[in-house]
Amino acid sequence: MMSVTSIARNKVLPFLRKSTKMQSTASLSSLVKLEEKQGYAVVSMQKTPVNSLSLEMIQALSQSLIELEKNKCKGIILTSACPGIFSAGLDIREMYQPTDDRLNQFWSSLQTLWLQLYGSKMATVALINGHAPAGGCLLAMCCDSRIMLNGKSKIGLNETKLGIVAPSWFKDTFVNTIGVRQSERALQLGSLFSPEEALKIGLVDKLVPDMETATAVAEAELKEFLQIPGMARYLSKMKIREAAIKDLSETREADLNQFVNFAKTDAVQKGLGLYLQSLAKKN
Ligand SMILES: CC/C=C\C/C=C\CCC/C=C/CC(=O)SCCNC(=O)CCNC(=O)[C@H](O)C(C)(C)COP(=O)(O)OP(=O)(O)OC[C@H]1O[C@@H](n2cnc3c(N)ncnc32)[C@H](O)[C@@H]1OP(=O)(O)O
Repeated sequence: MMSVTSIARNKVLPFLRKSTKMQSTASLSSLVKLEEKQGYAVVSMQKTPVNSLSLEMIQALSQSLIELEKNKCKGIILTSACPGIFSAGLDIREMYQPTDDRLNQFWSSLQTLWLQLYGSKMATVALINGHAPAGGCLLAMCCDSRIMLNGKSKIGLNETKLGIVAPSWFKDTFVNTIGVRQSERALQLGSLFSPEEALKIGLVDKLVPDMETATAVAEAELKEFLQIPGMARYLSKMKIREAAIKDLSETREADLNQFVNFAKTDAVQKGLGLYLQSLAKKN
């Protein structure tokens, strides 16, 4: 098996682990690109046009983290290869008129990805090079540090604008990042923040003016984290995150049932249908 450190610089890593529920190697590797750098990896989401988090995309990200951790990778920069978009969040089509089996797999895979990334032993930096609504914001918040490209992009948990509710573990991640009061307000309003606003409330840590600077700043940020003794850094991170992680780990089944039942209600289905129409009308 190839290791992250043994492959040629910038070469795309294949996905090697097999699982009955997982998608094929070829389809997964087309969604996420892994590039080896010196002592860390760049994980680029490349599901055009907007990196929506479909079941396959979520599994591809999960698989990437499994491979990287197995290969003793110490840190990652999570970013996007789609111009202007970090991730549009959960693929709304997964929740609209779904089959029960697919909806179950979808949510369960998302729970797994969150547990992996939020609790990762690796140092993780999100390079948010575009819009990051809802699930896109969640992915970024799972990282240890967030660098955002300044400009017109927006970031936040906008679920209520779609008539849906961010689950408890989204809320916990938000509260751990920006605090209770800001979260309470922003969750209700479904606020999407400009990069300047996001910096002000601590949703992102640094702004960069262009991609060239962004890459350099993200690398420097990751190196700062990696200079700290790994176990001390990881256990300190867990002091903040372990309660939320324990909570979801112990209530996965109930959370899944709650999601499935909620998603299938007429009101939610109607709202999602209208939202999809409004996205399609734009074009
Ligand atoms: C009690 C509670 C218990 C349980 C909870 C239960 C359930 C709730 C939990 C659900 C949690 C959800 C979290 C989410 O992530 S929901 C998704 C939220 N995402 C959004 O609102 C983003 C929507 N998209 C946009 O705003 C724009 O697309 C964006 C700004 C990202 C990019 O704009 P741009 O102009 O560049 O592109 P568009 O032309 O809009 O889009 C291009 C095509 O992509 C399609 N698209 C966009 N976003 C999504 C998406 N999230 N899912 C699926 N498809 C998406 C869009 O329709 C266009 O398609 P085509 O028209 O080209 O076919």
